[in-house]
Amino acid sequence: MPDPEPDSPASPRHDRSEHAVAGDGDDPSPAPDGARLVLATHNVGKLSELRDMVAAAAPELDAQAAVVDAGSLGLVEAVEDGTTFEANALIKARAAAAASGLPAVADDSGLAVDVLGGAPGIFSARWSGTHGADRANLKLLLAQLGDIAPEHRGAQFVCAAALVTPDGYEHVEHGILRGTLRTEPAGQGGFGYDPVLQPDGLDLTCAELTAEQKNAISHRGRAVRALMPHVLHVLRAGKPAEGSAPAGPENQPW
Ligand SMILES: O=P(O)(O)OP(=O)(O)OP(=O)(O)OC[C@H]1O[C@@H](n2cnc3c(O)ncnc32)[C@H](O)[C@@H]1O
Ligand SMILES: [Mg+2]
Repeated sequence: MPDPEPDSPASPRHDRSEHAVAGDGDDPSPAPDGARLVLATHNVGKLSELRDMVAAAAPELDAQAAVVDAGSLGLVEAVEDGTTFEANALIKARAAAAASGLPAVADDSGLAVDVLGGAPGIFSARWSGTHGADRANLKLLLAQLGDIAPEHRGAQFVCAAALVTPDGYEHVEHGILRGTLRTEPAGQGGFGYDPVLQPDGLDLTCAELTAEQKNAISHRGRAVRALMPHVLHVLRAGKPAEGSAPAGPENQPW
């Protein structure tokens, strides 16, 4: 792969120019008929993975009509001023649930590098200074680790996945994917730091895996699969049962 170039500001992955700042008083767009769940992300790479995960966990749900995303509803991007993945996931899910009136699932995630003490961590999306500049973020990270030997290049993807309903039910699950950082990017799939993280036990980077292979082992896959019973319970019951843990998959009509 050639030396990565900084992302264009007009990159479709993160076109933030269209979005107002959360809390600026804009009225939210009403959710379309049939919408049941909001995926509260503006990252198209994440969105694609989340859609696949929801569809796999709930094949009977008409995901096309029932699952909408924050961008398509015109929801503003929440200010991610939490200091943990969990806090930021909750901030995003709460904002989307309040603005749409629907249950919302958000993910906050990032790359935690051992030798950097867990950085970029919650700053992963803006490590180079520009939010969502994936290639610039990757290039900076590789330069910072230029002198680090292979045995010290351990790292992990981390994900907190949050479900928030408009009436205040909240649940968070976590997932990690451990691996080693390559010195050069490899692969065209995925997004973000995928071209440099080689999961433990594999000879490929995450960007060289199919979407299905990545989802099966990824931090996001693990967190979202753990969250899905809670999501399904909320969708089926209309709201979570008071004082009881969400039920596992049940044979109920949508
Ligand atoms: O907040 P939203 O709108 O969901 O989109 P975002 O891209 O800003 O998402 P985060 O705030 O959670 O930041 C996550 C960053 O961590 C990196 N990242 C997270 N998951 C990743 C994955 O599966 N593969 C590669 N990089 C990932 C990537 O740089 C992301 O931009
Ligand atoms: Mg973000």
